[in-house]
Amino acid sequence: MDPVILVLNSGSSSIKFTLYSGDTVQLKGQISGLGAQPHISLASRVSDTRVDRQLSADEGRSHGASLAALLPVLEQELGGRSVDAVGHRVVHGGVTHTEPVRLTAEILEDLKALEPLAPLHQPHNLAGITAAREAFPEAMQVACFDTAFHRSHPWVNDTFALPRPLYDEGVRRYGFHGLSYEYICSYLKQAHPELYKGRLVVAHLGNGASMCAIREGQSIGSTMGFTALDGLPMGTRCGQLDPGVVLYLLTTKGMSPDAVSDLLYKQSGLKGLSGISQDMRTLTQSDDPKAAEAIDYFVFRIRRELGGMAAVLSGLDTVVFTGGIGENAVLVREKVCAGQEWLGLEIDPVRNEAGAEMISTDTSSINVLVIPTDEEAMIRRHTERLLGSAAAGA
Ligand SMILES: Nc1ncnc2c1ncn2[C@@H]1O[C@H](COP(=O)(O)OP(=O)(O)O)[C@@H](O)[C@H]1O
Ligand SMILES: CC(=O)OP(=O)(O)O
Ligand SMILES: [Mg+2]
Repeated sequence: MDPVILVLNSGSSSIKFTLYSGDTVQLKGQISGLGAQPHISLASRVSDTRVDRQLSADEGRSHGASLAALLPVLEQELGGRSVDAVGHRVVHGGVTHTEPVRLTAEILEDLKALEPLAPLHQPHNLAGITAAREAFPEAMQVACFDTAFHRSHPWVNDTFALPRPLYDEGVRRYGFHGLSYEYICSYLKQAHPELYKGRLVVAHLGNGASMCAIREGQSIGSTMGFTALDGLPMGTRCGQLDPGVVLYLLTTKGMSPDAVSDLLYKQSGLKGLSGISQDMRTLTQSDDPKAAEAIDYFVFRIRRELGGMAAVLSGLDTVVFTGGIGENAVLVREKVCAGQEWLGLEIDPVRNEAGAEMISTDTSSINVLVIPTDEEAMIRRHTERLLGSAAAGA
C-alpha cells in the first residue's frame, strides 16, 4: 500500500499543505492570513472535496488551532486510512543538520535554539511540528532543511572574513531555499541531463529570494548567508547590507535590537523601497515611479549576482528562473536578461511572455528556463525514504 504522507510548509502567516498517497497528490491547499483574516482553501485531486472559506477567529488563533480545523476534511478524504508520516519544511538546520531527520524531542530543542537566526520562519516551522505531533501522534515526523543542500558548498562560500572562532561557533553562510534548488536539480537531471551536468545558476525569486550557483547537483555558492536576510532584496527583507548601517542604527540612532530586526526583516526590501507593497504583482501593475525603482533595484541585484556567479563557475551554461516571481513575472525576467548578449545570453520575448519552459533564443549560448519549483514534492520524497528505512530497520 502506498504510504500516506502529509507535507507542511508553515510560514509566518500561512500553512501550505499537500497530502500524498505514494507520489500522487491527493489534496493540496493552504491556510493563509493567520494573525489577520484566516482563510482556508483546498482542493482534492481525487474526490470532489473543496473548501474555500474564512476561518473563525478561534480556528485561526494559532497554527495549531488552524491545523485542527483542517483535520476533519483530511479524515473524510482519507476514508479510514491514517497518515503514515508528516514531512515539514524547516528553514534552519544549523551546522549539524546536513540531511532530513526523523524528529525527536532532542532535535526539536536543537532547532528551537536556531529561532533567532530565522525569526520569520523557524518559530512557525516548529509550531507546525508541534501541531502535527498532536494531530497525528502515530505518524513519523520528519524535518527537511532549507540549509542542508548548501552544507557541502566550498569553505570560501561558507565563511565570513571574521576571526576564526566565530566560524567555529557557527557564524557561517548557511544558504537557504535548498529544497527548491534540490527539486530543480532533480528535475533537470531527469528532463535535461545535459544541462544538469553544466554550469548552472538558479534564481529562486519568491517572497523570499536567493540565487545559487550549482554544478552537478552541488551548491557552489549562494546569496543568502547566516540568516535569510542576506543577498537579494525580498518582499520585506533588505538583502545585502553594509554591516556599518546596522551599527549606525544601533548607536547613532539608538534603535533597539528588536526595532532594527523589525526594520530589516519586515519593513525593507520591495515594501520599504516602494512604500507601496511587498507584492511584485502589485508593483508591476503600478504607475508609481517608486514601484518601478523598487523593481529596478531588485533586478540590479540579480544581475550583479548573475555576473558574479558566472565568474565563480568559470562560465555559464544554464539559468533557471523559479519561485512566484521567477515563474510569473515576465517583466522581471525580461529586465534581468536585457543586454546580456556579452555573456552569450539572449531570451526570446515571445517565449518569455508565454512562460515557455525554454525562453532563450535558439542562438543563445546560455539556456534560460522557467521551471515551477515544488518544495513539497522534495519533502515528500525525503519523508518517504526515511519512512522506508524505518520500516526496513523495524
Ligand atoms: N503574475 C505575477 N506577476 C508578478 N509577480 C507575481 C505573479 N504571481 C506571483 N507573483 C509574486 O510572487 C511572490 C510570491 O512568491 P512565492 O514563491 O509564492 O512566495 P513564498 O516565498 O511566500 O512561497 C509575490 O511577490 C507575488 O507578487
Ligand atoms: C528562506 C526563505 O526566505 O523562505 P521563503 O521564501 O519561504 O520566505
Ligand atoms: Mg518561498
